[in-house]
Amino acid sequence: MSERENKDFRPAFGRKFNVTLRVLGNEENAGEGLLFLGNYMALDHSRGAAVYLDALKPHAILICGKRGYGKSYTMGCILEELAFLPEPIKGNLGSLIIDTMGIFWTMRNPNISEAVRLKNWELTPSGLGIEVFVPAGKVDAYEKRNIGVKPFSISIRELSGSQWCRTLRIEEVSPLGILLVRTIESLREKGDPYSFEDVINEIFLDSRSDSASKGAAENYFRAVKSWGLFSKEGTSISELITGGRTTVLDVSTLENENVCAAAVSILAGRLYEERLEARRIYEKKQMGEKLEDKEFPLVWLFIDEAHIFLPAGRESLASEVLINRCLRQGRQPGLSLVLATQRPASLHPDVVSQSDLLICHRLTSSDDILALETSRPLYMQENLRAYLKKMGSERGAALIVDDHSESVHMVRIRPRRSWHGGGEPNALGPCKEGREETKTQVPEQFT
Ligand SMILES: Nc1ncnc2c1ncn2[C@@H]1O[C@H](COP(=O)(O)OP(=O)(O)OP(=O)(O)O)[C@@H](O)[C@H]1O
Repeated sequence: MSERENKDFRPAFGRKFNVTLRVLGNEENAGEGLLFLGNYMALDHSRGAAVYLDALKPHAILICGKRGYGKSYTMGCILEELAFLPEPIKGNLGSLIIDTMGIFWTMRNPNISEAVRLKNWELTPSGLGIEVFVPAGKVDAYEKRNIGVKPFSISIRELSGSQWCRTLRIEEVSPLGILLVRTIESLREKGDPYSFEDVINEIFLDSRSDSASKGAAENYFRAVKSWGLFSKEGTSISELITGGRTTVLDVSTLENENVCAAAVSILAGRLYEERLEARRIYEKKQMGEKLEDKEFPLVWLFIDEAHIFLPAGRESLASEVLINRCLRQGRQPGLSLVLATQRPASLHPDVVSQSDLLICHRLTSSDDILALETSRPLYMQENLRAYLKKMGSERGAALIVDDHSESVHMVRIRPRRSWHGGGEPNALGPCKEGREETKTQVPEQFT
């Protein structure tokens, strides 16, 4: 954490300028590329100085907390701050959120429901110019609801025979599994893209399988086609990620968790490879080579409900890529990962130990607290339970453990500038201005 005079930056609150600038995540940050997270929260819950997160370097951030205490809200704040960064820093960064709940498209709209609170924080409601992608087969359903979206698909050839078996929960050594692996591997060997029709034709050309297996394989691939997620060519990664842009990939229509995990695995793997290549180009340019190649931006990949993709005690289709490439090696190519979960106990333990920043909202389950405490850094002077008790039950309050400065901070996350789509619906009907404020249970004197 770097501490400098805060004169030139956003006031912490109530126009106090004479406090120090706090940047979590990068000791050397001299005051550029700052994401405004909120304010320090003192033990009496009064407001302290502004807290910033560094956006110049890649980070692995874990956001956790029990249901309804601010995980997706905080994710949204970080996405907003990345989108509001000044050029040229913003142009070098591309954000992508894997939206499992279908709640982030609302960020296009300004958060007028919390306008009063925002004013108290000297902020204004503001929507973001986001792009929302949905599985290609579901575009019409969104358009009917007047939600502007773009089609997204993955090329069928991205998945190996064995990955198809795992996605479809088929035993690889069963007659059906053997047929699938043989079919897909034979198509992949040819090297060209192939369609669903090509897969089905290839299945029926197989001379070593019985007709029942062939019929079952055909049915499976017809079902896959109906998900609308796979196509012959697939969406190019540069269409999805561009410097200076926030992209939402809404996968909430995919009912099968394995399919979501397969999609995340392919995307994360491609992002990692693109960044490795961009890093090579960057190094060559640094060494004086004149290259025309456009650099792929530094990526911030956000994943909500991370326990689906990185479960504890078993491997999902995305575990290997997310842990070994993004979490362990993502720093070098410039791939940041922001993961959120309700259940740290259900999350792969490497996520806690490999994250350089932990943002912990209210947690009450012993299992979850224990899961975090097991990887508790030695510099925490008290146990996590004691810190969480001090933090209390305020929504949006968070404990931030920063591995860079080896410090722990109690923070009140700032209100959202863009519309938050993840709150609970209210039986009284759609939100009117002011209701959100009462729901957050923030004592009046601190709003
Ligand atoms: N920083 C904050 N300031 C004010 N209110 C907040 C803040 N964070 C969260 N809230 C309130 O809490 C509600 C729930 O937050 P959020 O939707 O982020 O929950 P969540 O932890 O993601 O829950 P779930 O696990 O069910 O998805 C929000 O709708 C908002 O009203």
